[in-house]
Amino acid sequence: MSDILTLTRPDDWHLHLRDEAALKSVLPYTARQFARAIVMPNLRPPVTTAAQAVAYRERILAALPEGLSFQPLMTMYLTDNTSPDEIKRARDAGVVALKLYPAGATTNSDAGVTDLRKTYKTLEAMQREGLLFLVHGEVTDPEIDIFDREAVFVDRVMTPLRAAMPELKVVFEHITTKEAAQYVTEADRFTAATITPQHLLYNRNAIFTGGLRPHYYCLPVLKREEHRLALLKAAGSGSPKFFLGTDSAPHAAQLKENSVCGAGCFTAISALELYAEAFEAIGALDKLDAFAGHHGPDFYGLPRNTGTVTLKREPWTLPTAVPFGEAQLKPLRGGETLNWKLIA
Ligand SMILES: NC(=O)N[C@@H](CC(=O)O)C(=O)O
Ligand SMILES: [Zn+2]
Ligand SMILES: [Zn+2]
Repeated sequence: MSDILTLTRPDDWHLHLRDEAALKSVLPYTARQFARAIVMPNLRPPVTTAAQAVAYRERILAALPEGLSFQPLMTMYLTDNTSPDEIKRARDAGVVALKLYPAGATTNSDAGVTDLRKTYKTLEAMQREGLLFLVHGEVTDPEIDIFDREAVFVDRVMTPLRAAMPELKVVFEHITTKEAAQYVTEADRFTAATITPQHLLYNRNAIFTGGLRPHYYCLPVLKREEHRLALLKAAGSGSPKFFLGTDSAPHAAQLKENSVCGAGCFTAISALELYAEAFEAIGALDKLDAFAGHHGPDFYGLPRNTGTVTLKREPWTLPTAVPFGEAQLKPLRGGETLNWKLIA
């Protein structure tokens, strides 16, 4: 068993960077691990126009510490009113994708889409202009049990969407169930999925171990063990349809440890280490390089990065908290020991 793991410099295909002081606090962690990241647009207010995406990209680059190189790949938040003309402006501005937040599904999704059929003209424009469609794949119907919302989304939304827009590149973001993994495995080459480290490492028991653990609460919520095993199998299969997307989603500790806890796990500080642990557990460390560094750019039609990063088998303890603007941020697994360490 090797103690050194050298990977193609990877990218994070699903990331929340927030804005202002919070952005300044979290960006260096990602820039240390990843060359590029798909930056989610769920700010308050959301990034809904090409002009806002360009302005946000400039704020991100201005927040980047000297000596770190990092390229933010910008997305826009799809609303019922996003026009086909805005898609042309987005393409010209270098925006790579639009994001579907079903209204009310997750953090800052109030302005999200109420009925996907209202956006079909815009989705057609995206298909024409070569922009990708990234979906938070959960229905918001309150009748549907929270643990079933992703599986129901596959039938109610994904299947009709794929039939209506067959050549639109769709990324099923942060998949959490065997149903989603199976759907993507069987889909054609226009469909792919990201998988987070927490959904590879934990099942829903983690939220309730010895008490309620808010730092393990994210959306879509952790599922049963059989789903975790299906995700591990998909990630470790070598299939080019599955790639790395941390969904690192920082929330101030006082808002996580609150009567109403915001959804999101902060993993940017140890993302590659967590993925290495998950892949090693199923004997698939040899598949991590392509999952983290090849499948994402290939699907997006972007060049793979040159250069490498190195992980070493060396125990280290994650800090329990790090600064987050004026507040504090508690990483997933804070205070615990990890066996892999990013050294260069
Ligand atoms: N994943 C999460 O639990 N939260 C994300 C939103 C999202 O990706 O759904 C956030 O912005 O905090
Ligand atoms: Zn989401
Ligand atoms: Zn997310």
